[in-house]
Amino acid sequence: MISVDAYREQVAELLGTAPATTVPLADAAGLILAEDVRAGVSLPPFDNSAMDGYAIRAADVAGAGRDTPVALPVADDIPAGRIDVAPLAAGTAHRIMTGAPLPPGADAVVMVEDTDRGTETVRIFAPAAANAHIRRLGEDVAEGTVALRAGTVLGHSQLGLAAAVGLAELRVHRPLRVLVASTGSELVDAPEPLRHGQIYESNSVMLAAAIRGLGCAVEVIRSVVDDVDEFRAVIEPKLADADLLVTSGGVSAGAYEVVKDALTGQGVEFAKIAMQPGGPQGSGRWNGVPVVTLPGNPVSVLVSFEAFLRPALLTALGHTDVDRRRVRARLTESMTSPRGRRQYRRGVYTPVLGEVTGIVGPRGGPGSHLLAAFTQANCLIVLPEDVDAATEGEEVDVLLL
Ligand SMILES: Nc1nc2c(c(=O)[nH]1)N[C@H]1C(S)=C(S)[C@@H](COP(=O)(O)OP(=O)(O)OC[C@H]3O[C@@H](n4cnc5c(N)ncnc54)[C@H](O)[C@@H]3O)O[C@H]1N2
Ligand code: MOO
Repeated sequence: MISVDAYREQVAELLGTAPATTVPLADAAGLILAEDVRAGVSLPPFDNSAMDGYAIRAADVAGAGRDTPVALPVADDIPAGRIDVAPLAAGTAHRIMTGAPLPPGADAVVMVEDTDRGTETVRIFAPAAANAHIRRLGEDVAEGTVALRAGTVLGHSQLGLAAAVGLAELRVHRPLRVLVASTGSELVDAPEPLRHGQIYESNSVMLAAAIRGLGCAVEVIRSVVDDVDEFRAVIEPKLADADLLVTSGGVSAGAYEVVKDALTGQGVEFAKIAMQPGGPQGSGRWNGVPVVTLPGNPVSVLVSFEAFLRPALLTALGHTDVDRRRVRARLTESMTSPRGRRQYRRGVYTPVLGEVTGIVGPRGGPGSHLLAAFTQANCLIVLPEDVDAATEGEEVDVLLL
């Protein structure tokens, strides 16, 4: 048996890191920056007003008050966007709007609320501290410095900053194209009616949603029957356009293990991983394309996704933080675990106010067919390989989903 940690490493190495590509900002949301971004301009790019008001010299309004207004001639009017700003002469004011360039010679802005709003002459009712309501060149970002680091997840604020420093495109890790295929002759796609012995296909729906959720493009092939020739005929032609093939089902010890039968000797190795659920696994390359074959039980699929696929895909997409948040929590009921395997049980974690730990209890049993319980869980309880029981009140590791 291969350890969970060794297999996780193996799958991550198989996927590697996606190459860089250039995309317009509009297509970059959720992708990962492949290179540092240096600011081509400072932010703000020039000294400007933070308020609608009047650009003045602070010394000219030093004695201003409600009952002792200072009157200044309004020598110019500066809306935002004006590019030909004349200097401010001593003893004058320029009417100025928020975001408009500060005239040379001005060292403060008086808010319009502290004036009589005059357009020929303005009466100012309050003094101004030097630098009042002025946003200085470069106080947010200095030209030539790194505005965004490689590895940054491009959310809306990061894309806003890229736009603000004048970029139209970014170098990102190329989103991966993942081919998801589910196998099993018992599988039926809704709304076909079920006959006894058949079940509705659900793994490809889960995998597609989970993988898309990481920022990959997914193509799904649903319900491939348990026939090696059919499996090859349906999937092989699609490999050329995929960075990864993920299958479910057909990998354990029975007589009709279509994935195992089709891919053994083709570059894919099948092994048992020391975990429960998700024990039977396969991975390797088929026609040079990375392949990860998951067992068919739905909860095994979800746990395998958490244990191997999610971290490997996130790494491949360029993320540096690929782990779920791990916390310690006290068990609300006793649990058993198969010795020699790491058990991942679905659980409900509740933080306890004022404590670094919280409490956690299992939701549903260990069976890998119990999908409904997974939907009610918010965490996985991890019982390590050297443990066969954990008692109520004991602290355990919890992965928050
Ligand atoms: N003799 C042994 N039998 C089994 C072993 C073993 O070690 N020795 N391992 C068990 C474990 S653990 C698992 S997990 C499963 C894995 O089997 P397969 O990967 O071959 O999966 P299937 O047999 O095709 O399916 C298992 C189960 O899941 C259902 N299934 C499959 N695909 C889907 C789908 N797309 N949507 C919904 N449900 C699906 C399928 O009907 C089966 O009930 O093997 C154990 N057996
Ligand atoms: O290892 Mo299997 O994935 O328990 O049902």
